[in-house]
Amino acid sequence: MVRVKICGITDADQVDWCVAAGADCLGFVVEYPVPVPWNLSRQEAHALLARVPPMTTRALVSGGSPEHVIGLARALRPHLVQLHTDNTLAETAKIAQALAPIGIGLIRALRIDVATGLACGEITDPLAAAHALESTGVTAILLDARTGEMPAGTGVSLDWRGARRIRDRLSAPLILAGGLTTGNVRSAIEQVRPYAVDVISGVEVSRRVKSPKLIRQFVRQARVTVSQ
Ligand SMILES: O=C(O)c1ccccc1NCC(=O)[C@H](O)[C@H](O)COP(=O)(O)O
Repeated sequence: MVRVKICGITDADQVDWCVAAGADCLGFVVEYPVPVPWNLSRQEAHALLARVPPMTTRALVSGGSPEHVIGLARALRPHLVQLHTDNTLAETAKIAQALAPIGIGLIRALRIDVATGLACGEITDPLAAAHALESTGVTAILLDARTGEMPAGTGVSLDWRGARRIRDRLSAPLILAGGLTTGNVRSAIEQVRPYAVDVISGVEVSRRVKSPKLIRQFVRQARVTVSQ
C-alpha cells in the first residue's frame, strides 16, 4: 500500500481532516529559511503537532544551518524531518547522523527543474544526485518539481517515466510529489510505484486553504493496490 503525506498543514481543522481521511503523515513547515505560504512559528507548530494522534506520523519541514534544524527537531520531536534542497550533501549527512540516535528519520527533497530536467543542488544529474543523497544516510528521498518561483508546493508534475527510472535504481524509499491531484494520483502510483505520495496544491482551494473533500478524495484515490 502506498502511504500518503499531506504537507503544508496550517491549522487544527486541517490536522483533523487529514487524520479523519486516513493520511499516514502530516507535514508542518516551520521556521523555513525562505518565504513560503505555509510557514509556521515554533509555537504554532508545537500546538499543531500535539494535536496529531498516535499512529499518525508527524513531519517537520525546515532548513537552514544543521544547528538550527537539529535544535528545532529536538524542541518539537517530530517522527521525521524533511530538509530544504539548499542544504548541502555534507549538511544532510550531519543532520541525518544527529537525528538517528534520537529516533528521528530524515527526508531530503530532490527537486527536478521541469524546464531542464536537471536536479537542483550540487549534482545536476537526477540519478547521480539521488545516489549521492542516499549515501548521506537519509531515511527517504522526496522527488519533487521545481519551477523557479517556488521552492516547493508548485502544483507542477514531474516526468513520471524519469521518476520511475530513479525509483527502480534506489534502495531508499522514494516519495513522489509534484502536481499530484485527486485526478492523477492513481495513474502516478501505477507508473512510478513510489513508497509514498506527497501533496499540497492538489488538496487546496487556494494557498494555505485545504479542502476536507479534496483530502478525502486524494487519500481514497491513492489507496490503490498495484501488483508488483
Ligand atoms: O520540502 C520543502 O522544502 C517544502 C517547503 C515548503 C513547503 C513544503 C515543502 N515540502 C513539501 C513538499 O515537498 C510538497 O508536498 C511538494 O512540494 C508538493 O507540492 P504540490 O506540487 O503543490 O503538491
